[in-house]
Amino acid sequence: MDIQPLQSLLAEAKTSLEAYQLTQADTFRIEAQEKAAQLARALERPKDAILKLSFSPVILMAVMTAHDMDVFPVLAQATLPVPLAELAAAKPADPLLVERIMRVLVANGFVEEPAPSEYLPTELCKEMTQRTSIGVVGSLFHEFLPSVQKVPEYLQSTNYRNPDDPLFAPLQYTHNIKIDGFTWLCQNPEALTRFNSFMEGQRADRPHWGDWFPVHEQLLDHPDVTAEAPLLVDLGAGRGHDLIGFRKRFPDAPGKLVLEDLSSVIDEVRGAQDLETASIETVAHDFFAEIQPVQGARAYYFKNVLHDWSDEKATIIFNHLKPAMKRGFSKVIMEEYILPDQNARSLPCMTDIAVMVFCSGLERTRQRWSNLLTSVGLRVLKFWVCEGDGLGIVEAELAESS
Ligand SMILES: C[S@@+](CC[C@H](N)C(=O)[O-])C[C@H]1O[C@@H](n2cnc3c(N)ncnc32)[C@H](O)[C@@H]1O
Repeated sequence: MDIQPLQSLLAEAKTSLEAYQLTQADTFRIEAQEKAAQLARALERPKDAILKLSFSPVILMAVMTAHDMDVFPVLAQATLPVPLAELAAAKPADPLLVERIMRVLVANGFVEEPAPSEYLPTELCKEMTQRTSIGVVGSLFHEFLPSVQKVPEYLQSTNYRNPDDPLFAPLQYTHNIKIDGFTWLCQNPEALTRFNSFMEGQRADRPHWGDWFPVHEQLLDHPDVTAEAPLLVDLGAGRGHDLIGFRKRFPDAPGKLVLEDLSSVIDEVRGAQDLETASIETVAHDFFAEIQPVQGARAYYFKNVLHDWSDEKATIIFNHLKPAMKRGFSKVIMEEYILPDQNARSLPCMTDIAVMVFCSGLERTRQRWSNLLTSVGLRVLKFWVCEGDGLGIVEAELAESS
């Protein structure tokens, strides 16, 4: 193994780390992490890398099982090492089985083992006691993984056509169903709860758009923004976490905040979230079936929604939205990944495949966003990019001639 390139990667990681220490800018933390990952990859023998990759579903299974056996809440409290017998008693479960699962967790940084069969929590272990992270693991494991496994077979059956039909994505192929993924979730209350927690949690530690998008300049500072008028309508809002975050950051912003989603999601949200305190109204709205009921809002906000749908389906969503928009005033704000033309990072790429599996959706580059919006009579005002590795914002309005 040639050590010199490894030394260079190490030096680059160190430089990024020092820059992060100085500036606290997330970009440098990510850079340091990527260099460290490249270094770890370069140190690994290719055969071992392939072997570990092929075994990696086992890690997710072990985390899921440990959650089911209540290992994480018991351990997360501990300040002294917890013996195996105590962990096994939580369920109770067979101590030998728990020991085997714990080995996988220790080897993957979820737990420390300071003495044989005694365990201490790490940050990952504590994270696995959070409702939202439990939702991420649970939803991906139960609702996505079975269909991910079927993708090669599904694609073979379609002669490798890019999936664009939400009624025939790998999910439908796997479960032999004829309904779209969201309707399927609505018929499975446990899956819906897991999915909504997944949505709430998947980017919970990333900046809220209100922290980096110039909300005052782009939205609030306009004479037609008034207390009586709708300010922000969140379409496909899920649990409403983005609206609640908006209200926290702009408590005096005039105008109504409206949460829209399918009616069964609205019912689930009412049980899970305190929307009244944040003065958020709820409206059941199916954006494929009806014209947007809230007229003339300053902004119609979509987060992680349009990536669920092909251009053909997104066109229907926009055609149902446009009649409600006030020309020269209403904006469409889409918080989504804006894929770079080259060297996209791992998380956006995996999300791209996850939406393909679930609903034949796709993440889009700037060019694809522009093509889509132009084709439906909208005009891109600006692509906004957040510092770090999170979502961007596509800001658009009605085009002159539409
Ligand atoms: C990927 S989730 C995004 C949720 C939320 N915006 C977020 O980022 O956390 C997509 C949302 O679109 C909603 N949705 C799906 N089909 C819909 C439809 N036909 N009309 C309205 N909402 C729909 C789903 O119920 C779900 O809450």
